[in-house]
Amino acid sequence: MPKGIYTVPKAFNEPVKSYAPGTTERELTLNSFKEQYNQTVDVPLYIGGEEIRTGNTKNLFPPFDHKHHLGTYHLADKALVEKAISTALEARVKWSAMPWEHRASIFLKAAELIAGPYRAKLNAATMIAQAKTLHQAEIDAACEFIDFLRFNVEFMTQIYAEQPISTDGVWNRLEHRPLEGFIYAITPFNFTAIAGNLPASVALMGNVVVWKPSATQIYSANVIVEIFREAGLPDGVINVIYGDSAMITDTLLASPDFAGIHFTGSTSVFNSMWEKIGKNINNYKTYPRIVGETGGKDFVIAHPSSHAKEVAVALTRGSFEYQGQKCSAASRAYVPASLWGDIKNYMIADLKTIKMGSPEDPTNFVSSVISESSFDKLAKYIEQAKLDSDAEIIAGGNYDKSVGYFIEPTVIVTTNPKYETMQTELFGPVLTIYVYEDAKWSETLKLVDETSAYALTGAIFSQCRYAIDEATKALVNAAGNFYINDKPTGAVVGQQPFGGARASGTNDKAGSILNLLRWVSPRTIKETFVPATDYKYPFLNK
Ligand SMILES: NC(=O)c1ccc[n+]([C@@H]2O[C@H](COP(=O)([O-])OP(=O)(O)OC[C@H]3O[C@@H](n4cnc5c(N)ncnc54)[C@H](O)[C@@H]3O)[C@@H](O)[C@H]2O)c1
Ligand SMILES: N[C@@H](CCC=O)C(=O)O
Repeated sequence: MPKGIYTVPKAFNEPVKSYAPGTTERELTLNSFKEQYNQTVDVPLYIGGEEIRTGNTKNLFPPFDHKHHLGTYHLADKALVEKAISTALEARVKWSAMPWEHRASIFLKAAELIAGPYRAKLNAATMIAQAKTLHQAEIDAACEFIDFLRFNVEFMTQIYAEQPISTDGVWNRLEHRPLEGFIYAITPFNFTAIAGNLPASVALMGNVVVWKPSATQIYSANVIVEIFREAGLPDGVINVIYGDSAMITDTLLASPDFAGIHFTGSTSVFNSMWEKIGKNINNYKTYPRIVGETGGKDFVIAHPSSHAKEVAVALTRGSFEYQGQKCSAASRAYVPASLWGDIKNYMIADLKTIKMGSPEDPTNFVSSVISESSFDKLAKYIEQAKLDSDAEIIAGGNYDKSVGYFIEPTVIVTTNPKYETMQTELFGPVLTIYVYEDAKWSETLKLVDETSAYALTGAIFSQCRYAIDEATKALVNAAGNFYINDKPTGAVVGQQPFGGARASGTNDKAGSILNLLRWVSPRTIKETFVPATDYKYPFLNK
């Protein structure tokens, strides 16, 4: 039994290491890359304390070198998905009753393991599985993941501290219970931090989880599992399954004990799951929490007063870091005619210096996209742009999948502000730019707001305060993360809570108190110290 009202360690953002030549972190990570690259893994399902190898396997390979064999992973059938549910529910009995400080300790320990002994391994696994460069792996798999774990603990205690007032011989209390049932965490390929945070945040709040990572992130997900186990997470709290997404989802959503979904991924997949949940609604014991952070068509708009160099650098970094595969990546831009010449020249000059290749070579700024299907889709849009009279490719436009799924950072300029690639999420290194007449600034803001169904991130560049104010108001619903004079990527946990609305998700802001509130069900307890002994109101006796 707890014997204190504990204060947790103050959360702080994990400093980003430099990885400059000669640094220890660079040497450790590149050594770990080599070591892992030259071994093979055989990734099991984790259900309870069991590592299950079904023999029904698929191969793992790095997307930048798809002929290289990294090992295999095992696929669950329906019976194993059902076993994951029953195992989670069994674990729930003890886990939901575990004092919060022990749950906090487990995830704080996981944060320290990632910050220290597992940093190089997790970063290198992320470089291998998801084709991230050293810097991109560090800001994701190490720093953002550590931040999620540390800040979640602090936010949890803020939730628990939130209590109602008590008066007149009464003590009112609010108990933040875990949800009754299990939570389905379903995670995307592009951030190791998101993959780890989605199951961890709900488990921290006392819930049990069935987690299905993306097939293209399994290699680094397996290191996350290793870390959670090393941190002392009890068996059955987070059960990990791989296999046919539709079958797994249908099986989990059909369970009467399904209590919520913690999803990050594309809008279409989220919508299909929401429909299924709706159809099953009468079967559930409790109304499930539906939390999903989804796609984006993120914008940069430059005002004529902005500095061309700053806009150009924000576009290059915002659009092409991690091959444009951040949900926050700038993929449509609106630049004034008066600045276009300079912005174009700066961008083309910078793009000429960008090197593409294996993430093992630290001089490469970009690597491959995640998969053949993504490559083929992007190549199709690029080819279409080459044919369309209202589009022109001014940089990049080449691609090659003979070794890895490499697509050059590509810039399309269009004369049609509603051109297909101004509206549709491509999720790759393709930026489309529309050049507007300077006098049409206000009309262009309206275009930005109306062109896409999404509302995730957006940025305005301007030296004019009136223009900043006008854009902030005109685009109030166009982005859940709005940047002034900065690129639209790179949100930091605890600093810029992340998430968008419209078709970009439920905007529950991952890594914030708002998100954690979705994973508890409050119970109000009123205790009366001296109960009434007479049914009559006092005046009835007068
Ligand atoms: N808003 C955010 O915070 C955020 C963050 C990261 C990624 N994203 C979005 O995620 C997408 C890219 O990630 P992705 O390619 O991994 O997304 P995805 O939707 O293809 O996959 C996400 C998860 O859903 C699973 N899945 C795929 N098809 C399914 C189906 N039919 N039924 C059930 N599950 C299915 C995948 O296996 C994976 O685990 C982009 O749209 C991006 O914008 C959003
Ligand atoms: N939070 C990240 C994006 C996560 C989605 O892919 C950013 O702000 O760049």
